[in-house]
Amino acid sequence: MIGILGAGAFGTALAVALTANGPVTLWGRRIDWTDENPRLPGVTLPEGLTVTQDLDRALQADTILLALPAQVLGAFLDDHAGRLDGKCLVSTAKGIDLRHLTGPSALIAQGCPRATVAVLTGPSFAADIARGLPTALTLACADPDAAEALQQRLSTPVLRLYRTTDVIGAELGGALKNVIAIAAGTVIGAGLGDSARAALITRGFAEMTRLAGHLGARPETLTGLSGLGDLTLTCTSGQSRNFRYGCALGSGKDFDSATTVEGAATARALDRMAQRDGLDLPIAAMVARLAEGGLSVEKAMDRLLSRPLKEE
Ligand SMILES: NC(=O)C1=CN([C@@H]2O[C@H](COP(=O)(O)OP(=O)(O)OC[C@H]3O[C@@H](n4cnc5c(N)ncnc54)[C@H](O)[C@@H]3O)[C@@H](O)[C@H]2O)C=CC1
Ligand SMILES: O=C(CO)COP(=O)(O)O
Repeated sequence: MIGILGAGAFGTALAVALTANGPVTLWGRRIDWTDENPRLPGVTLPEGLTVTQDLDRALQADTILLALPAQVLGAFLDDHAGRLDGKCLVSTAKGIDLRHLTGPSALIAQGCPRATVAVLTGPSFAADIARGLPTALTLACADPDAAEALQQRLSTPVLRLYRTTDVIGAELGGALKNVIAIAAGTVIGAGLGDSARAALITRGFAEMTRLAGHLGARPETLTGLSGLGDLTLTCTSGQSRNFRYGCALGSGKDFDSATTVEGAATARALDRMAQRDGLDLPIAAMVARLAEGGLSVEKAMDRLLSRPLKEE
């Protein structure tokens, strides 16, 4: 059995897809729906999928997917790490924890030192996975044997997993692309055009690669599904919440604050990390200021455009 913790859009979508391989138990802290999760409208839950508020029931599984937002994961582990330790724990969170300035894998390893830690990430909208559309993801685990076993266990004919042992690189790609997607959305929302967005994505990718290299990631991981693949998807699709949030910032429109937008907190975490380590991350700094409301879009763009001309 597979247990999935977090009955939001992504946890539910993975539960629907993985039921094709065997029984799945999906845990949510508040399940106030029956046939259809409002975060994933139009998706019928298959037989073989158990949805529960009983955490013990989901923890009967030896493989647990943690489908919680990055800023929620730390507090969840504070409360439940003891019950998770020793299991195979796969995080799907795409963000950097603001409290510890680390990605989900380090948070889990710290709370659950005997667990096998893995990361599932890459270009994939929950709605696409739930509808059974073809999707390719990265499964990262430092233990190559565990990576291979998980790859087999979590792949389906339409959900193809590629494996890597570069956990840091894979999780950084997923976290950082959300920040760049907010910036790309801001550019589009402000009416600056597709050429400006392409420039932003390219310079954003350079920023991602610089930071990931500094933190020990392999360069080829950043050009894979979890990096460039997810960056491309998120910066170009109106399905992305990060991109839509950026569009709202750029156009001055309201945005529903209950929507999960991982890139906003992650930009602040990156800004702190840049100050700590003396790094130059201008796009993350700009997104952090924009999200805090401390900078107008005009000023943000002026700042980016007035940076010194240099070699690419
Ligand atoms: N939605 C998508 O298309 C994709 C999402 N992801 C990632 O998956 C992670 C989860 O995202 P979504 O499921 O989309 O978010 P969501 O906003 O749909 O769901 C988040 C869930 O977390 C639950 N939650 C919040 N605080 C909690 C707490 N303290 N304890 C227990 N549960 C709590 C909420 O009740 C909600 O069910 C994020 O890091 C996201 O970046 C990754 C790939 C695709
Ligand atoms: O990570 C995602 C696609 O790979 C989902 O992106 P959003 O969180 O921006 O909706």
